[in-house]
Amino acid sequence: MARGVGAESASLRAMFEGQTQGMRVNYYPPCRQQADRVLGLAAHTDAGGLTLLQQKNHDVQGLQVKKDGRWFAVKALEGAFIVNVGDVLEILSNGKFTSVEHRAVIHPTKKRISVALFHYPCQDMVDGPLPEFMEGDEVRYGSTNYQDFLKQYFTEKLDGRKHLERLKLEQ
Ligand SMILES: O=C(O)CCC(=O)C(=O)O
Ligand SMILES: [Fe+2]
Repeated sequence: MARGVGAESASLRAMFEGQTQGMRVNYYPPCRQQADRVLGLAAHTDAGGLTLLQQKNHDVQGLQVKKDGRWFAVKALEGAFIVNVGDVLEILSNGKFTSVEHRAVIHPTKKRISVALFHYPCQDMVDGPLPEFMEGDEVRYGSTNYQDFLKQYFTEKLDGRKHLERLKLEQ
């Protein structure tokens, strides 16, 4: 990914190599009466590096991503992974990669199960743009201690990209 945007990959790789992965299994029961009035998972971004997402019941639509202010349904292919960029990757890359805002909706009659695998960076990192991604560009994000960033992420209500936008510097 780094090479794809013309950056050296070593520093980015060093942030994630040999680090922890976390798995979350989401179970969304059907909602017979009010499926269009509830959410399975509120709009959010994932905190870490890449997320690999696999959906078990691939015939049930659930995941949506936000683009240009509109929600788009993501079609899950059987056996395929959906790969999402998380907050840490957006910040380290100085915004070259975008942490995707997403949510999950509920089906009126069918249950849905998804499995998300999160790649976390080293725990003592400073979450700020890497020099490799800033050449010829201004610094777009402030740097925070990753532990402080996580604490804030997990204590606040899920609210789209709000916590990430707050870290952006005035341009
Ligand atoms: O169920 C889904 O498709 C989305 C799951 C998700 O976004 C998450 O676990 O962070
Ligand atoms: Fe997510």
